[in-house]
Amino acid sequence: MSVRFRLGGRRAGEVVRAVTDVRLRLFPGQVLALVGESGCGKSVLASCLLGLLPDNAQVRGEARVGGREGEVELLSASERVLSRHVRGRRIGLVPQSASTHLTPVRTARSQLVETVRHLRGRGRDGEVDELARRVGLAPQDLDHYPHELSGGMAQRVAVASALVGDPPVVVADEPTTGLDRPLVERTVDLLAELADRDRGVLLITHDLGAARRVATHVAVMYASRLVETGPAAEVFERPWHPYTVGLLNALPEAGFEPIPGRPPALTELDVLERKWGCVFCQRCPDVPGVSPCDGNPELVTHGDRAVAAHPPC
Ligand SMILES: Nc1ncnc2c1ncn2[C@@H]1O[C@H](COP(=O)(O)OP(=O)(O)OP(=O)(O)O)[C@@H](O)[C@H]1O
Ligand code: NI
Repeated sequence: MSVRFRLGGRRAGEVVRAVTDVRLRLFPGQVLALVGESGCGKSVLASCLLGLLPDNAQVRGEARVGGREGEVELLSASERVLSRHVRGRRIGLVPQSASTHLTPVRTARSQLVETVRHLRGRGRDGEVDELARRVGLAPQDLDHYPHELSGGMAQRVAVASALVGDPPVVVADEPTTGLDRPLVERTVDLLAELADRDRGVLLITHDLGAARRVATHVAVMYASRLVETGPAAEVFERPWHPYTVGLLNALPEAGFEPIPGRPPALTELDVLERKWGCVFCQRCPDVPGVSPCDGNPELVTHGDRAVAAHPPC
């Protein structure tokens, strides 16, 4: 799929290329970690799947979600289909900055109870308390209003809310922001448990440590495109793309070595691609064991892995 935004006001005429030719597959039992620097298009991709993009978005491509009741093509689905059959039922979303998605004037409990009612009719007694415990909240935490919850607590309410309908796919957009390490681990372990029960999890995260802990597969995104995908163990062990190498070197245990420079503006990608092919080129370090850039921004498949611009050695 591809997503572009038309800008307005003083920037009228400019186009943001937020997602370009992204091709992904997520199977039951997988935790697919989507990683990449801030602003590369991860959340836009997630919102696009659920039909939650604003009006200035132009979407191209297709996204199919399977299930017992047949397949739904998400990008052409009507709002009615998305709200009745997709959101919460086929795909549970843990939105980024979860606290802004809660209604300020109602307690977390009443919002969860309503989600249960909406998705499943009456629900069982004590079900909401059970959900709270699963995500590491005390049942009485649910009796607070959103402004009384910390960011991390609101985040966990959002995770609980995404679990209500027991959807076959869960998209979790930065579900661990604002949590300390034990809660990060608890949250991602909960996502891994869903995968163990044959759900598919798309985990969007900056936290490569968390991704490493639970991901079965990884997709690395740079400037709106995927640059590398494959089984997590292999990609983390022997990355092929210098950007993946850079992200891994920026981990604390690898010495906090950040990638020099900044990603290009998403309004200029077409110009840069025409000029260079690969838009990572200007930041590309010489990495031993990584092939030189061939300038082709498209992913090329090699077995169950794929890489752009830098074919495996
Ligand atoms: N409605 C919009 N109009 C114009 N540009 C937008 C719109 N929504 C998002 N963008 C742009 O799309 C790009 C991708 O944003 P996105 O939120 O997907 O990044 P991200 O990878 O999720 O970053 P982060 O890790 O910080 O959450 C950004 O450059 C953002 O400014
Ligand atoms: Ni985001």
